[in-house]
Amino acid sequence: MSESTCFKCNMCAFLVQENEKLRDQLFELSISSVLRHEFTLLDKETQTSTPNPTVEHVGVNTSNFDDSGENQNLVQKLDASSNTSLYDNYQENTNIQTVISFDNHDTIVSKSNFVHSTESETQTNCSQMFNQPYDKPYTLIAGEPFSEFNVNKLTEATKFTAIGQRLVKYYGEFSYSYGNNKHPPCPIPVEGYLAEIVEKVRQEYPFYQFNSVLVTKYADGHSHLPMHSDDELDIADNSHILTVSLGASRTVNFQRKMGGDTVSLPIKHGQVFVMSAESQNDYRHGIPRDFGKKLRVSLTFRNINPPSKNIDSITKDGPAIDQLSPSQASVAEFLDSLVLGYSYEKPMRRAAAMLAYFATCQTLLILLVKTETVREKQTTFLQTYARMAAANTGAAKKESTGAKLVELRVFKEDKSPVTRMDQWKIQFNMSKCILTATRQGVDPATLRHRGTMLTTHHVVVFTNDQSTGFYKTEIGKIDGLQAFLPEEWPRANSIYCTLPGAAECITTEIGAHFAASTLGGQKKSDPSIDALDQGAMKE
Ligand SMILES: O=C(O)CCC(=O)C(=O)O
Ligand SMILES: [Fe+2]
Repeated sequence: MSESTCFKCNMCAFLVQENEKLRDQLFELSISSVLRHEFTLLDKETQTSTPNPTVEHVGVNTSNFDDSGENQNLVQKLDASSNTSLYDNYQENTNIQTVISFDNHDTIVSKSNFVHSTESETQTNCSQMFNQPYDKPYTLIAGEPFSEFNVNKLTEATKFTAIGQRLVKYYGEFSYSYGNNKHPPCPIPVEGYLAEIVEKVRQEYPFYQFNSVLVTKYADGHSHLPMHSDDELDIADNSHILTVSLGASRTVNFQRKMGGDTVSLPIKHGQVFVMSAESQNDYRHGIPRDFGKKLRVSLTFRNINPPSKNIDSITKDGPAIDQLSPSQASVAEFLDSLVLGYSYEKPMRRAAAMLAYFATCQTLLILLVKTETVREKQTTFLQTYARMAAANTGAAKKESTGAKLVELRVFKEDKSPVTRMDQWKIQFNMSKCILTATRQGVDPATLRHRGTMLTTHHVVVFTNDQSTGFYKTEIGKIDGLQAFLPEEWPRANSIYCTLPGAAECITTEIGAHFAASTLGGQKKSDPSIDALDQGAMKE
């Protein structure tokens, strides 16, 4: 077997781009059927093509690539006669790549964008390929790569629904909601005109991950789209939103949420622009009215999260807390998957979600995010919490029900930047307030924050190996609470701090929420969350 070659090599690039369908199929294919497949290899340097190169073997590489693209260890050669699927024997999330060896040349046909991969890898790849820095509102792709498509032909074949001043049709593996609109899942067509466009997106941008396309019809210049951000929790973190524009040229306006000039992008027939999901935290975009304009259609491709991915794997009774372990990766991972969506990049959502958890779960879930994956948005956070505090005070005045308000202290009232640690302090402080109040005999049902009930009785803390003693100290300040850090707890990695004696109660409670799928389930439908977000949008 020859040395494994870099995925960037010409042959690999060719295989990835031109044999796209095959690449996808490789997941499903058994090893023997891979070997039966016909390949053509093209060496782009010499422009020589080799039809039906001998496939020497199919292998799976479980190693990581280093920066130079060289993989460090050897490919595991698989039994060519095997009828099992290539990845049957590998755990999900293992970094694996399919390797096919042709005539002394190992070609890696699957790379991070279509194999289970780390998020950051995909993010880097995609951003690099689109040349989309995180702090820029958009990237316009060169040329008019989709000019061959006809806007009339597409609209004729599409059944739209009116939303505001425009018409939309959503196709996607999972549902996608924004504002008051919920689009149920609808398979992306595999035949017909739209399918041709989708296929071209796959071919042009093989590294790009998407599982939905929203077709928006702007019948004329009256039809417009108000300024907004595609910052829904449904959209996968670190993903990209790719827009293909067909028909009349229009202007896309981008504006920084924190203020600043509007940047206008004139977008023409056949052109493509890309926005990172991350940029949605900083920017809004919209299509203003443009009288006299004729029909335009945009196709926005997104990577939409599956709904509560692991819900089925959670036992209905709820696992006993002391049965959780990292290797089981069940409950802890499930909670992670819920809460990671409210990373520091989505401060409003996160703040709102915290409140939603108080309200709906009666369980405060504190997720200690990996510090290297979050970026601080100090100013936004400051505003978020200031707004929450203001709302809190306002609610206290207006509240006519006689409900007693527990003060939610906001740190940094001197307007100095809020640090990540401060965020946790705020959270711990909130839980402390609630616990203290309930212990003093305050009826939990009367604890409110802006109309949201704060009936928290339990604290569950999930940590990861980035966690420090800080959390323990802070938890320790909450009377009657115990905390364990990874090194002190035989189960490492997944740590729970509970009110003494309350573990059972927590387990039951979490279990009930799992069973009813209500854990975090209210995060989008709670009007108070939308109100919080609206408040953020107006500034
Ligand atoms: O029509 C466009 O170019 C933009 C569409 C858009 O922003 C959206 O669907 O969220
Ligand atoms: Fe948008």
